[in-house]
Amino acid sequence: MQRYIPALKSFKSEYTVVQGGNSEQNRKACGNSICGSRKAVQKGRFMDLTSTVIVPLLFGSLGIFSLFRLLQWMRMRAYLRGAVVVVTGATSGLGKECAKAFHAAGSRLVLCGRDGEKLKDLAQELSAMTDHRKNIHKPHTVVFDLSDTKTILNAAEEILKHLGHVDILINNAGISYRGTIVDTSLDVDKKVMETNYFGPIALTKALLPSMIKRRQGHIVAISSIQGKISIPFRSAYAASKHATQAFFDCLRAEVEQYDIDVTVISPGYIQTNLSLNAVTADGSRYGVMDKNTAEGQTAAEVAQVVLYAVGQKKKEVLVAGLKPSLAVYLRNLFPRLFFNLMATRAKKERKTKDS
Ligand SMILES: NC(=O)C1=CN([C@@H]2O[C@H](COP(=O)(O)OP(=O)(O)OC[C@H]3O[C@@H](n4cnc5c(N)ncnc54)[C@H](OP(=O)(O)O)[C@@H]3O)[C@@H](O)[C@H]2O)C=CC1
Ligand SMILES: CCCCCCCCCCCCCCCC(=O)OCC(=O)COP(=O)(O)O
Repeated sequence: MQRYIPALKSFKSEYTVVQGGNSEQNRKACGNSICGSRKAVQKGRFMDLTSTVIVPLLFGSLGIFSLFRLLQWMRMRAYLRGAVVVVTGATSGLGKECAKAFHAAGSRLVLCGRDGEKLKDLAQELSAMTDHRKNIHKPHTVVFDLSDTKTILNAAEEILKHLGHVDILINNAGISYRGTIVDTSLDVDKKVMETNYFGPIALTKALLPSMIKRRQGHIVAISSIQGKISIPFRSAYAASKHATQAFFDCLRAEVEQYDIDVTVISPGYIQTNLSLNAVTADGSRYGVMDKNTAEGQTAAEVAQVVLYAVGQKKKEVLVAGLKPSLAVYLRNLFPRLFFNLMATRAKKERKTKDS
């Protein structure tokens, strides 16, 4: 006698046909064959589901996603190509890399800084790199000091006179600080606030009316993770970055009605001269390349994030490793724990310094 399982007609090759039938061996074989055939049914159904639903769905979604990304990329290219982009602090570090990234994207650059020679060298370097089909615009250079309001206003006037308008302002320039609050003179606090906060907001205010008039513009603030959390021995710097975050958050809300975008970027450590150039409690230059800085992200990597964030008109972006990013959440969700950690950190750092 031949046992036959109709449901498995199409999977004949995968099940056992059992001849005869009552011996223990046959029962076992029969049991195995039924079990095997159930598995085969399930497998068959799964294969059917895979070929009729899952694979087309997967390829369809992949196609839609790729198309979406392509459209995003094309929109971003169109937005950046030919746009007048002002970059402060273009002589070094992140600003210099941003200048390279936006130049490569075809933007018309205005390079700002305190050192005219360095700016001219960069403008020349970028022009020499120019693939004329991509970017025919020679960068313009403007020299001013962010801690001197008068030079900022003159610079804004010069930029508008020379280029007519500004599409994207990248407030990047800044200095950091190292010191204990008790030893730091108020002049140092003021210097850091002037450079990192009052300077950038003065430039922003000087360029804003022309953006509002055109109902077009984009303002970017390079803040820091320290605009969201405060760590010991960085009081002036962290305060200036918290103020930056607050100001540009307010600005974003106020200028949305004029179609002006505001992007705040908060990086973690970047391999630049920031720690070398930091001011200390008595106003002198710190002059040390910190381990965290040396081991940070490269400025070129962060510049690509800035380019993408601007191109995608992101409102805010955190560019940091796991620990600093977690620290931001910790500060907001478990402040007590965060404050304890910072107090321990302060004691430890003091001990290392004293020993
Ligand atoms: N490096 C890091 O770990 C991080 C940096 N950031 C932020 O990135 C931004 C860029 O710093 P970064 O590239 O790292 O540091 P750098 O020291 O390499 O560059 C700072 C830039 O700011 C300019 N600058 C400083 N003071 C003034 C001033 N008074 N007037 C005009 N320009 C000035 C400098 O110009 P000059 O050549 O004339 O000195 C330089 O171009 C800063 O806002 C910083 O806070 C944020 C998070 C982490
Ligand atoms: C559940 C686990 C949580 C783990 C969180 C531990 C918290 C540890 C504290 C980490 C502190 C990170 C500080 C990051 C600071 C930073 O990235 O600053 C960027 C800068 O602006 C650098 O400027 P600086 O002058 O300070 O070099």
